[in-house]
Amino acid sequence: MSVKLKMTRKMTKISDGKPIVAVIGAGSWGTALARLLSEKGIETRLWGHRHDHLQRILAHHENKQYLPGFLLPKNLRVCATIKEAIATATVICIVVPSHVYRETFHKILDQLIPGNVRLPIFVSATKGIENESLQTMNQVMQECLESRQIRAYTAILSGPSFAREVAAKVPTAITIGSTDERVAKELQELFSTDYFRVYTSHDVIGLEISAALKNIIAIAAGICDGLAFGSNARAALITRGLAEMTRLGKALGAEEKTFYGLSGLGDLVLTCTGALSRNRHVGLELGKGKSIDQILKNMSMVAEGVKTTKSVYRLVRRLRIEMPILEQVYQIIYEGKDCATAVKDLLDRDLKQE
Ligand SMILES: NC(=O)C1=CN([C@@H]2O[C@H](COP(=O)(O)OP(=O)(O)OC[C@H]3O[C@@H](n4cnc5c(N)ncnc54)[C@H](O)[C@@H]3O)[C@@H](O)[C@H]2O)C=CC1
Ligand SMILES: O=C(CO)COP(=O)(O)O
Repeated sequence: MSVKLKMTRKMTKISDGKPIVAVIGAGSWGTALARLLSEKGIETRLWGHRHDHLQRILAHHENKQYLPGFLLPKNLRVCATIKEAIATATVICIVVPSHVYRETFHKILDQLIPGNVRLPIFVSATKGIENESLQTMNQVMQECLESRQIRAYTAILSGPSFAREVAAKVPTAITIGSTDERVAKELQELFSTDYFRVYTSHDVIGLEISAALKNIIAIAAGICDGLAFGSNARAALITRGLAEMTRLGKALGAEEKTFYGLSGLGDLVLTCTGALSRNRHVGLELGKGKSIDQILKNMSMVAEGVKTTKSVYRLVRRLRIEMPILEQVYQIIYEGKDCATAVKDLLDRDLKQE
């Protein structure tokens, strides 16, 4: 049951008191972020949707399914309910796959206490575009908040950051985006460590569109590698992929420079070349001739680019934007097109100016 709340946002300053963070989503990224925060000494709770999975995390002090090999600090509280996780939280970081984001966010809002003096800041670390609404996660949050007449700050975290590498504490740079500069700065402080460098940005839509679209180009790059095309093809895909990402981003109100930043070029290079990318893995297997159903059946982790391809295909039709790589990835995944034919069709297009 949803509670109708009429709350005006009090000017929360998370640095006023001790921050308390609820991480909603116990996959690889949620677990890595919760581990980073709790190791920093910040009171952190981690919620996941499967009880048996949480029980195993508690028993082993490790998320063996999604982040194996990294012990979790004793001060990280693993919570069985969203209610327990978000109680008194000053920041709620949502890290569930995009197709369950809206329902999860509603569950969080259901648990907010009416008249709460302090509303938490909601941070999305999810990369994707919803199939039904074609909205980004920040847009989903805004719509859900508005439907309940709640005014709260939202932010998004995006950039080249494989969970395993963050857990291994190798140098990583990432961006926190919020239209409110003060919120961005407070979250920058909250997440930064000596190996995790956080930049700020006000271009929330640019960060979200680049983060979602790089997953599609990573699938394309994987296909190229699966077809054993080599370095020339990969470099061309990354460059022309960035051009497509920027074209759609600008049409949706994003700033061009965001696409040359960490969330754009940075994450694009990471996922198009990194062996840890699940989206690239999907492409690799497609390129080797496996069907999308076979590939997804063998994966327990999420490859957001698969669903986002469908959303972007519909967006592009609606906005009449040219995105040839996206079109081919869509046809391969959703229409069963052969990868080699898709590459041929890409190369056979009219010649044009760069
Ligand atoms: N893994 C990574 O390196 C990074 C992931 N991301 C993004 O973070 C988001 C989450 O991905 P990962 O943590 O990698 O996931 P994952 O693939 O490691 O695990 C999937 C997670 O989704 C949860 N889940 C599935 N159905 C659910 C439901 N109905 N309700 C609630 N939770 C549900 C699973 O329990 C599990 O925690 C994605 O949008 C991804 O693109 C962003 C940056 C880095
Ligand atoms: O977004 C990511 C790293 O920044 C993770 O990419 P994959 O989802 O392709 O593994």
